[in-house]
Amino acid sequence: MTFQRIAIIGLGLQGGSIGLAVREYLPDAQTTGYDHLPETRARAAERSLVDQVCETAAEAVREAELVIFCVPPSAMGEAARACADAIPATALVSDVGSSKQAVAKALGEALPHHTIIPAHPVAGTENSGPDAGFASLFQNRWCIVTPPEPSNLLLLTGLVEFWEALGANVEIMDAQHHDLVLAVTSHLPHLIAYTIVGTASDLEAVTQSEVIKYSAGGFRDFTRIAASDPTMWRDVFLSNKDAVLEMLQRFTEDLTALQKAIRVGDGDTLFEHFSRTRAIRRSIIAEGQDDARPDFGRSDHGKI
Ligand SMILES: NC(=O)c1ccc[n+]([C@@H]2O[C@H](COP(=O)([O-])OP(=O)(O)OC[C@H]3O[C@@H](n4cnc5c(N)ncnc54)[C@H](O)[C@@H]3O)[C@@H](O)[C@H]2O)c1
Ligand SMILES: O=C(O)C(=O)C[C@]1(C(=O)O)C=C[C@@H](O)C=C1
Repeated sequence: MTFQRIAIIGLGLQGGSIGLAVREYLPDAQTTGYDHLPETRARAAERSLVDQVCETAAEAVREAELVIFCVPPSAMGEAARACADAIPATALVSDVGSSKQAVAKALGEALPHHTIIPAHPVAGTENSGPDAGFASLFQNRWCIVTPPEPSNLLLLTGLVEFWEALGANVEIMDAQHHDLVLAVTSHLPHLIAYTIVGTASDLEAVTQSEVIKYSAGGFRDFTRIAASDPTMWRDVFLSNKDAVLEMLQRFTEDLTALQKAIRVGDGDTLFEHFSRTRAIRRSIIAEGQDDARPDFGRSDHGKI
């Protein structure tokens, strides 16, 4: 099935990008949108992120066939409760949250009588808010859909086709597995970036101005990631706590092994490790999975 009326709750980077992408790639569909911040609603209207910016969430969802919650993980339950009575019984409810088990639970509790199929576009930038969105964000990026068992096949197919129309490659995955995989590929890298940028600026022997001045190299890539939205990332770590702590434990053990290799002058271990990681990077590029994002909406090309 093709969704013709799509409601987007939360008009920041994700919600705005979905609205713009629908206009570009699904021009026959109608979009409505709501954000709890009046200034964001005003900016969303100026940028025409959706066809109609509504004054209440209930108004936005009233005629929707697909409702997508694009708010921070901790706000999912509250945002869903605010419009629960207005969402048509036949509508499919989805979201774009970066962690899946906790968000699915929150949405399920808020909307016990609706069909919910969570999703996570693995596509983003360090920018947030109504000015951050752009239509090509999802082009050639993964979107992981985590349907509960059992799921309505017609609605699941509709959601997969929706994300494919926006340019994403869709993968179906169990929510628990999603949270484990993303803990290591997305959440841990952000924690490392937040840590290293904080550590560098805390060092008494290195001044703040030196950190800025000499951040043209590898450190600059970390500063891009460490500029990501504090609310969202606080929520990601708290909502995917178990998987992140497990991956952090593994990371700490591996870091300690490299620390020891440096201390004892074990060059072979260092060389082997760096060769292995270089091959991983090169295989990502060879598979065409590198970044398809345009300059627009980004402060630089740094990636880790
Ligand atoms: N930023 C990324 O790289 C990225 C990538 C994939 C998925 N996500 C997920 O997408 C979701 C949104 O992230 P984003 O980057 O678009 O954040 P954002 O800050 O750009 O946008 C979130 C918007 O939600 C609004 N909002 C908050 N609470 C609300 C409520 N109760 N009702 C209505 N609106 C509310 C905020 O005002 C804001 O405009 C998060 O769950 C995040 O985990 C983010
Ligand atoms: O490239 C970035 O700026 C991102 O952080 C995007 C990124 C990621 O880690 O890959 C961040 C969070 C998501 O939920 C999905 C994508």
